[in-house]
Amino acid sequence: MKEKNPWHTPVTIIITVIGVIAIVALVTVAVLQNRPLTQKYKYGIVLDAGSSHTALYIYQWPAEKDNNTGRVEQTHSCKVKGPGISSYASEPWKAGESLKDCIEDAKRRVPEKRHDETPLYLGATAGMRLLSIEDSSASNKVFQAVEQSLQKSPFSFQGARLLSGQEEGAFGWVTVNYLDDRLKQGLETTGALDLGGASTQISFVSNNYDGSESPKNSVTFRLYGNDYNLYTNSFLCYGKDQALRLTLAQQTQSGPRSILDPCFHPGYNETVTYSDLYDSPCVSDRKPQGAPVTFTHLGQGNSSQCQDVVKSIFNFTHCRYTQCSFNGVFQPLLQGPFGAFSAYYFVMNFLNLTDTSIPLEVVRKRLSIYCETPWDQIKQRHPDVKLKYLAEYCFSGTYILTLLTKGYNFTSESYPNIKFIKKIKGSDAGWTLGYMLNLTNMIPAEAPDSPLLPHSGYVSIVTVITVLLFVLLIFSLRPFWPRCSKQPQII
Ligand SMILES: O=P(O)(O)OP(=O)(O)OP(=O)(O)OC[C@H]1O[C@@H](n2cnc3c(O)ncnc32)[C@H](O)[C@@H]1O
Ligand SMILES: [Ca+2]
Repeated sequence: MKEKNPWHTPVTIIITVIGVIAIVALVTVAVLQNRPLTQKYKYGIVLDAGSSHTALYIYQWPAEKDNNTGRVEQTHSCKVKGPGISSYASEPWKAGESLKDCIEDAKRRVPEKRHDETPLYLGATAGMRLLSIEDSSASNKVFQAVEQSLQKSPFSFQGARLLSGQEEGAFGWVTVNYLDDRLKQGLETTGALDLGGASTQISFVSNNYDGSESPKNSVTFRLYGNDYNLYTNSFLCYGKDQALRLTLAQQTQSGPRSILDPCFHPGYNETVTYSDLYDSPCVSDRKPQGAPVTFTHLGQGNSSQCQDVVKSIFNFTHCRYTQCSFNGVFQPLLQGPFGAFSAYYFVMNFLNLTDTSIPLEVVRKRLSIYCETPWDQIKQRHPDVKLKYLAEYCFSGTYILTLLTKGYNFTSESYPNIKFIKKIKGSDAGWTLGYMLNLTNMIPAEAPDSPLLPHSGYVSIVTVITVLLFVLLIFSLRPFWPRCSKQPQII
């Protein structure tokens, strides 16, 4: 006799089918509902109008989450052809024109449908600071010209402005620590050292600095629920181009027809016009009277004398605070690791000296061997390097070591705390990212509430529960399971 299979009752079949459909639906909904949306990005553009050149940076971040740290990244940069905007003081419209190629480039890089919602900022630094000191009407005209040009772009132009030295230093610090993911995690922060063409910035958090001594050097932030009391200072005229002017001014005070410069290679020989050298507010008040039109700039290649000349542009005589760096500027005790970027990196990278585990004495020795190398040999060795840069690496390297050790008081022990860097996780180190994060309110003061579970955790838990429910369902139908009855034996 054929035994009836209990699974084949209409009730069990219906329950099983409904159960399976429900489980499939549950898993599908859980997966689909929580699937990350296909990445859509928002964009922001910042133009860094530096003293030596202008650069455009494009940043992007996932459209659905604006304020999660570490999510904003640089996708592209464009170097504007020609000099910095402050060099167009006598023909301001050219400053506006000069930006057009990079704006065209940005139009191709940012998806067209995002153009009108993409903020575009221009921040100018020390070159324009100097021009505004020298000729404020010319600096206003340059700003007007760049504004007119940028207003014509399809992006949402938010204005062109002069950053204060304090902002420049503080935003550089924000960039470095944001990219290193140190802010959200409340980790010890990294100091920022920026060496530009016309100014240089130092910014760091020090336990023995609460901002009360020299308040003008203090910037306070509340970021992701943590309070930071940042020390920052910008030295106008101590970027590497203006510092070179300071040393040349030092050597030409008597109005000579030639100078033998220890910071340039033996055999180096260039004619310099006095009026060009002294055409900067950093040195203009020291122009020697009755000097000839030009002088011959000859190289000597003497490292220890070069150190002395460079040292002489720093003033260590007065300090009305508990401690100073130089020129009577307060500086608390150095603390923590430091990231040194811009010209710090360009120069030390060229000189193969970015490895700060090399003892400072060895670094000095290598630099002095380099400085003593004849100019002809240097040119032969580096046929592809821009001559202006090539001629100046000996001076620049000496200036960097002097600024760090004599100026900021780094020692042989603390020198290894410095890292010479260009980029962090693909984004350039510099003030621009910090500036944009601040203006778009992308770093919240308080720590954002994070979801209890990440997406993958959520999907895994739903899947596990579903499988358990399924097993439970199967077991609850146990009374209907086929019995293991013995087959009737056929004898
Ligand atoms: O911050 P400010 O002072 O406004 O100046 P900047 O923004 O124009 O200054 P940069 O950091 O772009 O450059 C600093 C200096 O380094 C120079 N520089 C740029 N690239 C270089 C390279 O590859 N080698 C040597 N020097 C370089 C440049 O001409 C400047 O004198
Ligand atoms: Ca700069």
